[in-house]
Amino acid sequence: MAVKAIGTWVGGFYQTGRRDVGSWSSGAGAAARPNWRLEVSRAEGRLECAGVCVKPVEDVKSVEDEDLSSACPSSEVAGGAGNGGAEEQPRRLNRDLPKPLSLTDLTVSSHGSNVRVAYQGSPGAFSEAAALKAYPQCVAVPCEQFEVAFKAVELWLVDKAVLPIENSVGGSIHRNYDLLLCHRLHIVGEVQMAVNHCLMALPGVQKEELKRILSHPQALAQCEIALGKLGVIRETVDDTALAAQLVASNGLKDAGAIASARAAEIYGLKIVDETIQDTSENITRFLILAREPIIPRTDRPFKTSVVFTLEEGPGVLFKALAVFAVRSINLTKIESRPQRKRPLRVVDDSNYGTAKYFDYLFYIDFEASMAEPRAQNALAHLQSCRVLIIGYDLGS
Ligand SMILES: O=C(O)C(=O)C[C@]1(C(=O)O)C=C[C@@H](O)C=C1
Repeated sequence: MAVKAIGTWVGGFYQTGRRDVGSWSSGAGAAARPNWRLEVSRAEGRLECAGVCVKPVEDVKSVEDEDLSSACPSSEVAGGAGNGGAEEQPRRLNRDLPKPLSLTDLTVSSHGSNVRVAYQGSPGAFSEAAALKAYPQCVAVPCEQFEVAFKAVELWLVDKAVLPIENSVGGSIHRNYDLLLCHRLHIVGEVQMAVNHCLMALPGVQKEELKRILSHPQALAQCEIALGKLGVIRETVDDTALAAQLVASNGLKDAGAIASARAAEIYGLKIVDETIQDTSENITRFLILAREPIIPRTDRPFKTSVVFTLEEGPGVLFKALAVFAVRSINLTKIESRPQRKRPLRVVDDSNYGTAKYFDYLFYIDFEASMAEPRAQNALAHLQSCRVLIIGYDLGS
């Protein structure tokens, strides 16, 4: 096969096998939400990641407030019971001592209690709902940008990240495709979620009074028809919940926000229209990312993700995809992105001299586990087409 490939990256992840679609609910995990978010700052071109705590200072008890005498009874300081003929007092040695860890403390339950999950956006964002759908008892940790969520996992600040990768109306979230290659995280699962957009405004403001609408670019793209009818100015912000927060905290009477019903509740806005997305079935697929890969199995449905490049030439992509087709492996997604490090390829063209072509990375999701010989053979076949494997993720 006249195929020359430059790189392949493989990720395997468990698939539920059913159409796993849910919508926002303020589940048990909502109570565990922290009142802080991860922020990123760019200092001298470096990306810094830090947990910023905004817990009220009144919660911090000063040492002077403590009753030190009760914390350290004089009888114990002076030698304890039986000292100096005083009447024996029951000793309270266990008081205030740290409780030893038990096996239960070490167990992270299957529904995700104790798990800290990063998502991009503010509390009330759809991504927070996706994190809670993936791990209902988790502590969902808001991050300002996708990069911060990636870094937070890498730096052990959180255990997992749940990030959007594509939407049934708006298409792929290219940034996350690119970031997957810049970070050493593994795809360990996915969650799909129905996204119902609400139009909200300050209480007392009517829909007709709105001159501009704030939201995440994906949300604006998913509500194109409704926005066209309203004839408003669109303003993009980092996430849908932030849009609601900005309208509320700045008292913007001429502005509305597109966000979740949960965001309206959190930020005290009134919903002026519901389900305003272009199609009622508006589904976003989120990837679950972790530091460790999952171990591929054959007893339940698995998906595997690969990324590779191909040499210029007729039919090269056709031949690469044939390695899956001949083994009846179903492809669920194909995405191409320009190669950032090598965006152009120069080739000889006898008629017109030197020609320049854009150079692409191809991302493919297929329905098979790397524990299955047909998947191993398909990738071996892809390599024989001079596709080079640069990463290999065999899930947990
Ligand atoms: O802004 C939010 O609420 C998000 O969670 C982000 C996001 C996205 O990036 O696609 C998630 C789901 C919806 O598709 C719209 C926006």
